[in-house]
Amino acid sequence: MATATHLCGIKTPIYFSKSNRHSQSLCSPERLSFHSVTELCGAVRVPAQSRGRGLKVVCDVRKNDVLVQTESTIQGLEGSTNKLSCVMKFGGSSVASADRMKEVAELILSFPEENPVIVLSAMGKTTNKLILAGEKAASCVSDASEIDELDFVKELHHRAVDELGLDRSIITDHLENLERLLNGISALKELTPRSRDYLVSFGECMSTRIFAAYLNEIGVKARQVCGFLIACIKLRICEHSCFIFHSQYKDDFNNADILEETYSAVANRLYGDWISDPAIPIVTGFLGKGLRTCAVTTLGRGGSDLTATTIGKGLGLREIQVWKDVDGVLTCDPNIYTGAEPVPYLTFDEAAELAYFGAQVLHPQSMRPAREGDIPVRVKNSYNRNAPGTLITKSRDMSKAILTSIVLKRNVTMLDIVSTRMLGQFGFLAKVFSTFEDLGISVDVVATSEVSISLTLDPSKLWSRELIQQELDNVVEELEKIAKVKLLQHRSIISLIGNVQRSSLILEKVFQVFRKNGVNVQMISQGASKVNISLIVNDNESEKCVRALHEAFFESDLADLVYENGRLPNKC
Ligand SMILES: Nc1ncnc2c1ncn2[C@@H]1O[C@H](COP(=O)(O)OP(=O)(O)O)[C@@H](O)[C@H]1O
Ligand SMILES: N[C@@H](CC(=O)OP(=O)(O)O)C(=O)O
Repeated sequence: MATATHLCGIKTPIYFSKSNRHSQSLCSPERLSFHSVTELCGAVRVPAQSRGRGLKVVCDVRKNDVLVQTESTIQGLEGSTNKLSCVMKFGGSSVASADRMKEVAELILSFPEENPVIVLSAMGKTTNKLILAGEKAASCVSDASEIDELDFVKELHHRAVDELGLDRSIITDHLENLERLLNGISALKELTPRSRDYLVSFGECMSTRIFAAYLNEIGVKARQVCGFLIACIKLRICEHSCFIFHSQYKDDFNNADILEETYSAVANRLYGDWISDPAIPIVTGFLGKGLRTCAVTTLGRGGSDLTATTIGKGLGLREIQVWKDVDGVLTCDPNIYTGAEPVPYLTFDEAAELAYFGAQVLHPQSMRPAREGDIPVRVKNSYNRNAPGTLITKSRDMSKAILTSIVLKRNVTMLDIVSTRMLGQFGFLAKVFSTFEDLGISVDVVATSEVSISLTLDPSKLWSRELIQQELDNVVEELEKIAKVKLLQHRSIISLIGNVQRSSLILEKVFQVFRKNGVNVQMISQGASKVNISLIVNDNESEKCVRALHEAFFESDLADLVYENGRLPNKC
């Protein structure tokens, strides 16, 4: 019998139906019999209701994995007018309480023409509390019942369930398993990245269950969907309602990436469920399944944005909406300057740069699927739904654009590396960068001269991993074999997101502002990105700089030039 392994190398889906009995070639789309496919792929599991219908098989060449779609699913994907239309992601602040959940339900229902996929984060600050609970369990308590954060999480979820008029039993198993897990961590006195991911997954599992139950309670048919498989089995959630967000090849816990095959898995599951039994899917954000370990992984803090854009691309939806607690992407972090204003339009490149360089409002990787699928992303405020928000698209008219937003990334480490000329310049740069590659540390901003290089190190590979002193010592020790190295800590990157074509105007203003405030720029990088100029200053000067820059660019005579005016149409 041939197994799925023999299907490796197939680039296109194979089609097969009950009537066509045998496969001829496996190199192009083929019509095969159901019998042939079960013969070909011993492991393939075909949903009972699909037997006798046309099926589409997608082979995952790396994993010996086979996905099956019914032909009606495919027709649903391609033709139905009643198909899933957009994805709406609601962050923790949008679903922080029962009242918030009621408002979100009302908001969703205010778009009766949409058939949305809903992605939810954990309620409020649940993820932070779970991480703290895990750290306490691993360090200082002998029993989970002593952990205040566990009480907080229980109380928050019980209160929400009670106030929504639901039965507490919908989360009883989860809370019991959570306590058991914390006791396990406490017994081992160890919180590994893997167990940390499993621990935080309880947040999204519970918020989605509660919200789906509430929608059903008010007569809106909804289905909770887990973004991972293994934890669903552990949590005894019906396997039928699960699909897989595969994480990176390496199973990077706390920091997973989306594998290509995720998109078809998402489409397969969500459309399959929708066609066989239409109900609003309520999907756990943030969670994935490790490819090698099959364990629960997370997509990095704020990863529900990435879940939403992945679903958007997987299903080829019309629009991706991310609902937050601010009126869109703002001209700077409102926690630094309360006068920050919404930015009406952004390109994917601008949004990606802004997110990567520290704007908490979007997950750093979240623009990738949207850009690849060319699906507009709208950032909206669930507390102020009439605000137009920010529309992020592939391109926009940049002719009048100067500066769009100012972003701050604090606590950055900078290295000044001067060659001791033991290596020629080619060898020198190569050696410097291979050192970082070997140590798994990514570099953010770079400036070079003939014999020296200044660069900043990303404090976390994405967001989660702090660069610890020992890692920094290793970097310096390695580089000192070929160079003199100066390690400068407590620096900040101020990123000016906008139209780099107008750099002379931008930089003229920036240096005026800095001179007036007595701030010296320690490093500058411009040109590599067409939408970002990065400046390095001391941490303790950085917030003052952002405020002064904001005033100069967005609140002075220049503001008329900077604002590309033209507001968004007030439509969701
Ligand atoms: N440039 C920015 N624009 C908008 N919000 C920002 C910006 N920089 C930082 N923020 C912060 O990001 C928060 C929204 O992101 P996040 O907390 O991840 O939302 P959610 O949890 O709702 O998905 C805002 O409350 C705001 O404090
Ligand atoms: N709950 C996760 C994932 C997430 O996306 O959250 P939010 O949408 O609230 O930023 C976190 O706190 O990181």
